[in-house]
Amino acid sequence: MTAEALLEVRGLGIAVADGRGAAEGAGSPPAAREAGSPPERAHRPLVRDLSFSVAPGERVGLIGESGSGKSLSSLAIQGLLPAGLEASGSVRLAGVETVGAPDARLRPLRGPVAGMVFQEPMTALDPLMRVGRQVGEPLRRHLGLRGAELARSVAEVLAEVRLEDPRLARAYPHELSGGQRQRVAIAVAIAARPRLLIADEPTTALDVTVQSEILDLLDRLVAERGTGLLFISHDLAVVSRMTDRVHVLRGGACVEEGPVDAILREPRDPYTAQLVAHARALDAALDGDGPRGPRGDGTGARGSDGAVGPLAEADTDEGER
Ligand SMILES: Nc1ncnc2c1ncn2[C@@H]1O[C@H](COP(=O)(O)OP(=O)(O)OP(=O)(O)O)[C@@H](O)[C@H]1O
Repeated sequence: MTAEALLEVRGLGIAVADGRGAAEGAGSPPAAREAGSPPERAHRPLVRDLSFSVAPGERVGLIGESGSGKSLSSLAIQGLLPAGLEASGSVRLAGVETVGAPDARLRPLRGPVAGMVFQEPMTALDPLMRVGRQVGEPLRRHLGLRGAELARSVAEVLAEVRLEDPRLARAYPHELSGGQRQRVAIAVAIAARPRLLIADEPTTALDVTVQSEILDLLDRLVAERGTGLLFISHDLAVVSRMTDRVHVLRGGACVEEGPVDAILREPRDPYTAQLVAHARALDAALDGDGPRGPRGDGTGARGSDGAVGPLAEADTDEGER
């Protein structure tokens, strides 16, 4: 796309590297792989010819059913594919080609250029490290902060994710609620002020009230900071609440893409039409009498005019435990 794209993905392919079993994945013991899938399955491409871009401050969604290649695509962008998988095509992150790049070239990008929030916060957090130290790590490594300045910045970042209680910085992840843990993971992801935030199903593991709070938080953070957002979900209503453009993935390929409003109004691909119909049915079931959802403001978090109301908006005053 344009020269100023923060993220430019062109013809991204992901496949199992030669000689490896697809179904077992990189973590399987060699014996399991040898006894595993037939060779034709081993060479099955997992993602094919995926192209999209994210401009600074833009919000782009990847949506698709389980196994459609969303997570692998988000990992490939940062050169984080599991061993045994190979990317092809081109991914330029802030102008740096990440496909085939050595880790030493990619490491400086993770934090200041791209921050990542995963579905399960424990994936990102170290269970043996206090919260404050984990949030401080990117500040120390990428921004060079130390001592009192570092402590102050940790408190500021925690406050940005609405974890103001100073005791939280001294807590270990297992002492927090699921929602608090996801807030910490978001704090770690945004600490080095990335220009792009990649959120992979960031609310799927949370109960519906906490989901809504986390979406509001992400929405506010990227709006305030002008951060680009790549938001990944199987849930069209959530993606439509958070993004401007969507790419619909199925079986590792993009079947449709466009502005979220247009896709909701007039899906062209039968699979997208199915997703939209499903989201509408759920929305109607959850929100029988209002046109847009229980918030009653018709906006979701962003004041968009999309046709499908957000599903996860059961706002309550209840805080997280
Ligand atoms: N390490 C691996 N080795 C081989 N195949 C893999 C590996 N990781 C994922 N796959 C396969 O690649 C495909 C895409 O997986 P991916 O995790 O990207 O899907 P997804 O759309 O993110 O699904 P979900 O919403 O369930 O997370 C799936 O068929 C999956 O089984």
